Amino acid sequence: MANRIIRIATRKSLLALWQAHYVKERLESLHSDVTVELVPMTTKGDVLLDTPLSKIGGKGLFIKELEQAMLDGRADIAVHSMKDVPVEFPEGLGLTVICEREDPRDAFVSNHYQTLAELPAGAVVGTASLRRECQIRARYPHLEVKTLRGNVQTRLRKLDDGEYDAIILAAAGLKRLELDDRIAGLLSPEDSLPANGQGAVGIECRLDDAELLELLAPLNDRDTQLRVEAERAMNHGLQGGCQVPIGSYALLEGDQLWLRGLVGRPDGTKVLYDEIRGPAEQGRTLGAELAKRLLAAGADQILAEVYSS
Ligand SMILES: NCc1[nH]cc(CCC(=O)O)c1CC(=O)O
Repeated sequence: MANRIIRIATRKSLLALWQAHYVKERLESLHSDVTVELVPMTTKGDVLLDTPLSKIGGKGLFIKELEQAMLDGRADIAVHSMKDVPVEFPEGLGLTVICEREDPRDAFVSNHYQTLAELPAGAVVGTASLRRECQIRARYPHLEVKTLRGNVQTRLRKLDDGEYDAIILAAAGLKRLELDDRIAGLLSPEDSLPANGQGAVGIECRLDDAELLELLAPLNDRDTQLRVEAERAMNHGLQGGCQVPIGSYALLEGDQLWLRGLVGRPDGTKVLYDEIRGPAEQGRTLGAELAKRLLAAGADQILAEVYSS
């Protein structure tokens, strides 16, 4: 095919632009006849920066405009952090590629302390994620958790301004922006079970563009895809949006998949955890089964509490 142009709809945050450039470079180095252009856009989520995410309807806010651009033919693909992508897509669009995963862990960032355990009573920890908040409160009830929003740079600035003693960010975002030196320590999955898809980048496009699907296919990383599919299936089974603390994290052990899941109350007074192992190819079934078990163990009650308040 001759000189195909692929346009990437992207948000303008440094992290979103990094991810779009990453896909651009990979596509252009794989296909000498492809030129990739970036179409930077502002989304509702970027504008409503002061409202807690959990109050303004969550994840879709950051991608709706990008999806509209693809549906209108103003762009061909959108590159997303998998953990920010809703489970369902508008008619005609789909997520066909998941690239190799970066470090999926949460990172502890502080100018004065090395670990969460070291923080004194009353110390203020910043995070925008109910999942992180729940796990911190459950383990360290003497700490204060305060909402922290904004892109990665904004969050680091708020830490440096002294509003927080420490903040928790995804290691992947910091590494991609070459801010590794800000990471005081990494939280193990036992300390902070990651969000589904954390650290992985996915590509959404129009499903009727067969030529494009073929060009994108080599960017897919099979292992990451199996893991993230299982993690997303668990979230889907729980029907939880970002108003509920949910963690899900899968690892491959040979041809087996090990999926861990967590659901809790935001205040950390209840945390349910379970895990499941099975054939790696059956991630969706395993995710659905783990969700069912968590619901039966009391996650149904937690979801009911969150959605009735
Ligand atoms: N919700 C924000 C978000 N979405 C993706 C990342 C970066 C890491 C990733 O790709 O998972 C971040 C920042 C963070 O949580 O600290």
